[in-house]
Amino acid sequence: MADPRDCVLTVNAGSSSIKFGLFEAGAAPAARMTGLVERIGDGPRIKAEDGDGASLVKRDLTAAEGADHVSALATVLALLRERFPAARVIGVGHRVVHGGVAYDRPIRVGAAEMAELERLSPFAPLHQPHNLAGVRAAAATFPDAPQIACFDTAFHRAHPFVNDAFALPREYYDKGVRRYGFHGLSYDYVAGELARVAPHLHAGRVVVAHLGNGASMCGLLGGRSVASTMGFSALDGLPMGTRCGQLDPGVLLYLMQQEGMGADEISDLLYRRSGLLGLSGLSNDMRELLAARTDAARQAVDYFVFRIRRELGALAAALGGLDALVFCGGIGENAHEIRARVCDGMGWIGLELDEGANAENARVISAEFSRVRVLRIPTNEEIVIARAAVALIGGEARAAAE
Ligand SMILES: Nc1ncnc2c1ncn2[C@@H]1O[C@H](COP(=O)(O)OP(=O)(O)O)[C@@H](O)[C@H]1O
Ligand SMILES: CC(=O)OP(=O)(O)O
Ligand SMILES: [Mg+2]
Repeated sequence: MADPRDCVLTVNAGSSSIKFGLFEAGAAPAARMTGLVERIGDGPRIKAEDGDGASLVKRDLTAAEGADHVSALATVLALLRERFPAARVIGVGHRVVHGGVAYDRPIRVGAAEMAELERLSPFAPLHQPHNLAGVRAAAATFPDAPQIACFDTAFHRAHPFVNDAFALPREYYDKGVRRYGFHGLSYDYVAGELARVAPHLHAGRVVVAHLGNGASMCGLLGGRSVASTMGFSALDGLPMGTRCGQLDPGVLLYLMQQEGMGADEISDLLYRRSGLLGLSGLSNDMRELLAARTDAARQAVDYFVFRIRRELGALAAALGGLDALVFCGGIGENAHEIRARVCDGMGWIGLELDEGANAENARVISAEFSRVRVLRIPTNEEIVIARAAVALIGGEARAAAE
């Protein structure tokens, strides 16, 4: 029987933010707190809610409290001690975007694993170093707790060769130049929810659209990833807040040869200045774009919707048909106008939206007579991390007792 004071902390560290969660480490981990430290190093702020969604804290931090990832985590620890004085952090679970070829499940991170994950940083330069900074900061803050890495890539590792390879000489595949796919923790959660609420759909052909600031789509057969719009990097596929999405590699050659751009400049262009922001010249925030009246903002949204529709057709073809479409992520969960536009005129694939249910953000938003079911399932990467951490710690404890 687990001690009710035992908790796991989840950490999802980005370049300037840390999303965190505190979960009871029981058989079905329950959230006691979820929150976010944002603008680390530049006007830091913290907000957190309890398990019922009631606000626990929402305030600006001092420069010292949010100077870097270590001080931000120390601030989280102070909040935790203040609000949950009896809680004992028995493990820290991390979202780590890249697990490479080898890691197809969560692992406990020791020195050897850390070195291996650092070796993968060049594959995900705008995510992996921050994720690992989170692991280091948590190890310094909670020296007695195991650090557990949960990978965005792991969910896709079993996908078939044709979705794993690029048509480059074989040596690059062997070096790890592959289509990894990301957002796996989110897809794992959605697949689990589908199995719970609609097992017949989980068993079938499903496309999940994770539409957040980062965005991708995944084709699932029987709950397993078969194909994803993201590939080698978190740049491919759909256009995102500031990332370009699918791009003809000839454009890269042009930028280098004709515009004289170097790798850092191109990286900045593709990761930070493109996507919705680049096309609109206004914002990476979908809310602002939907409210804006400029032609460029409209075109940015048109492009986003067009690419989702195109990928929906492509993924349905890869799956041999479609039984369900699921929307998640900040845009997928909240922007009914985007969902309506994605589904508009999709009768040819057997998909008809219920406009009223869609406008109300219902769970099932397809019309009764629609052959393809359309669902809105709010994602929860944190609970996937918490469950994995609890399972791994429990497994280690059982193995030690034997
Ligand atoms: N009510 C809403 N209507 C339209 N877009 C929304 C709404 N709420 C959030 N969004 C959009 O969701 C995106 C952020 O998604 P989110 O999944 O929170 O991002 P992250 O990848 O940073 O976790 C932003 O583009 C934001 O504008
Ligand atoms: C992998 C990825 O794109 O993550 P995020 O959506 O958090 O940027
Ligand atoms: Mg995200």
